[in-house]
Amino acid sequence: MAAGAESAQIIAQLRLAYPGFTLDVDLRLPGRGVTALFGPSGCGKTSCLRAIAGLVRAQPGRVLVNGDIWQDDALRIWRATHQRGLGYVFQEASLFEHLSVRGNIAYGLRRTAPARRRVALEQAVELLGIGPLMERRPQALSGGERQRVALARALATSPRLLLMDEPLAALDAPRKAELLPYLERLQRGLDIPVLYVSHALDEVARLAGHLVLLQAGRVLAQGRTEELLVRLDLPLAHGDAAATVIEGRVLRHDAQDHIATVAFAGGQLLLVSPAARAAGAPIRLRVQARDVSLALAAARESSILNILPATVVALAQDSPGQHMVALDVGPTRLLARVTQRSAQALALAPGQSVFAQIKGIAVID
Ligand SMILES: Nc1ncnc2c1ncn2[C@@H]1O[C@H](COP(=O)(O)OP(=O)(O)OP(=O)(O)O)[C@@H](O)[C@H]1O
Repeated sequence: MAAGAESAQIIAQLRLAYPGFTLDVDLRLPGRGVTALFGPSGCGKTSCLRAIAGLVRAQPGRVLVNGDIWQDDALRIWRATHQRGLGYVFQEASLFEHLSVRGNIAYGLRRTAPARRRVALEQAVELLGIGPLMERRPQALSGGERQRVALARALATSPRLLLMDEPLAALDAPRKAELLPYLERLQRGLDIPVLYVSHALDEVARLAGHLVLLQAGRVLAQGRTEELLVRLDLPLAHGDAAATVIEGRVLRHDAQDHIATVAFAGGQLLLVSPAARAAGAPIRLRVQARDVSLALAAARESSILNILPATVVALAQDSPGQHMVALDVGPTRLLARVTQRSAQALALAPGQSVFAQIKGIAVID
């Protein structure tokens, strides 16, 4: 591959051998946006981050971040962690307890030479909404607030790459919900690539444009999140959490009954939206497979707002008694989970025309 193409990518060719476990991956990731490393416990997600950070040495290994060589055994290049210009945020925020929030963030800033600073203190504080917390000590912060401060401190070092290892895992559901919008803002507001380790599919679908699926130290698949989520040959498209992400634009918002009409590549969707939405605004939606049912004729009198003509692409066994069906709604792939009995009663088969009845749609952002 040409050096030019490699200069806008994150490349991590890593081999690590522990007793009973070998990590062997060749990652080619976009040089911007959020990439999630996803997979079951023990599949090697944290080991990848640690090898990219230089906390452990992959042998052999090659790590390139947007043209910077962090490790290249063939060229005998090895940069120590502190020379890599990376930010690392863990499950539990490790803040300096004797310093105020301001002191913690200023510490990150001081570690960065002025010429290399790409993130101003004010910008990190603003993006993470921690202005009101600046004079507090870490002991006086909630778990979610601590994580926001840890993130701001990492950002203040203007990293070339931000590594996040399950940053939401130690938080309860309300705190998680509180922090997620900040992570989304970071993704949009800063040009720092992020590698994000998670085993929560809903988080990944929400935050990551790109996805690496790991299994037992190997890459099972890597690619655009939307595409991987709907591949029936991958575990992501099975089980309760299976879902489709749809990108669209708001066409109009009906203030009377709080319904937004969204145009997407396969047609239009209606969704309840208490907040007014500006026409033309981009919107990302998540449709869970369990919220999509199928019919051979369009129900005329139904409480379901979204009934779309679709074509069955493929079927696969899901859990016992359940089938996962991949559908095309125009160029948009959708998943529907139906019982095996229904699949047989409707004689579902690839190529068949059906109507997808969508019972629930969540707005991602
Ligand atoms: N320093 C080490 N020495 C020996 N084995 C290790 C070491 N670090 C990790 N391992 C093993 O490597 C495997 C992968 O661990 P890793 O922490 O990368 O997985 P993970 O996908 O991040 O898991 P989790 O989601 O549970 O955090 C595990 O079997 C683990 O026990």
